[in-house]
Amino acid sequence: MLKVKGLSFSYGDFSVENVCFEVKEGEILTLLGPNGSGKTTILKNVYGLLKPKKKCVFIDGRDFHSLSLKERAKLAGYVPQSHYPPFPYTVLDVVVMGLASQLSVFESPKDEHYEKALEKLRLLGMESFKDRPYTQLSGGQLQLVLIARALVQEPKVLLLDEPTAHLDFKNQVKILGIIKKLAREERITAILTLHDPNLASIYSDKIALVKEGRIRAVGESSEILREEILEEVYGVPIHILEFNGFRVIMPKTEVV
Ligand SMILES: Nc1ncnc2c1ncn2[C@@H]1O[C@H](COP(=O)(O)OP(=O)(O)OP(=O)(O)O)[C@@H](O)[C@H]1O
Repeated sequence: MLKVKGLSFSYGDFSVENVCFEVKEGEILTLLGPNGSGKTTILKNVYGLLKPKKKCVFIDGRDFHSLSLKERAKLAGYVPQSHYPPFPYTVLDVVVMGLASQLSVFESPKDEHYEKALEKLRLLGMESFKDRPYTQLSGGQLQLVLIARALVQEPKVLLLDEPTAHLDFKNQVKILGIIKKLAREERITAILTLHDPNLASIYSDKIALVKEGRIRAVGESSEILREEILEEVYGVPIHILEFNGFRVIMPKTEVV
């Protein structure tokens, strides 16, 4: 469904080299790796917020970056790490803004656009917040609204940059559960970045381990989450236990 073939990009000091991976419809792939390893840079290149050195992102065989803005917005939605608008728009208006690429310059959103936005807020359990100023939401609520804003165009692919950042455990589980549900029930393909290997183990179909701008390993979670690979990527000794078919990743520590 989505193929990344040889993605390379450079900021000057830091570069991402020859990133390759493939995600099928309805699958979740997680980019996992240390701080500064290049996860966000890869995600932004996939979406086209940064420009890779050559054509490298294909959705259903089509060169994604050569499509019009409108076509791209229909195919893929991007959820940034955080987003703070300068003006206290209502939650509903923020979600409707996700449809901007489908409206012409002077066109105002119509009832059907608001209805679509409400439907997405409902899906994420956020309908009762529709009239609240967006600036008065908690981190978890904000994340849900950003997901609704990306979903309003009904994209086939959702790219989420650290969707669990700043969230408590309950909200981390809630957000990842919703992403899993969208993948299973709506057949949305999701690529996300995470920091917690345990959450990645529970919620991902595939994992790409990123180190120093390169993919160190990519594949089914069970193949990738191995002690020797994680120790090499994170540089800390690691124990892996099996529990109910999942891998539980723990640091080996002499402190406790
Ligand atoms: N706009 C920029 N200009 C120059 N260098 C940048 C820019 N944005 C990020 N970098 C550098 O690129 C490298 C990779 O950053 P990136 O944000 O992709 O990493 P990450 O794996 O997502 O990190 P984290 O887990 O800490 O969010 C870092 O060394 C960072 O300093």
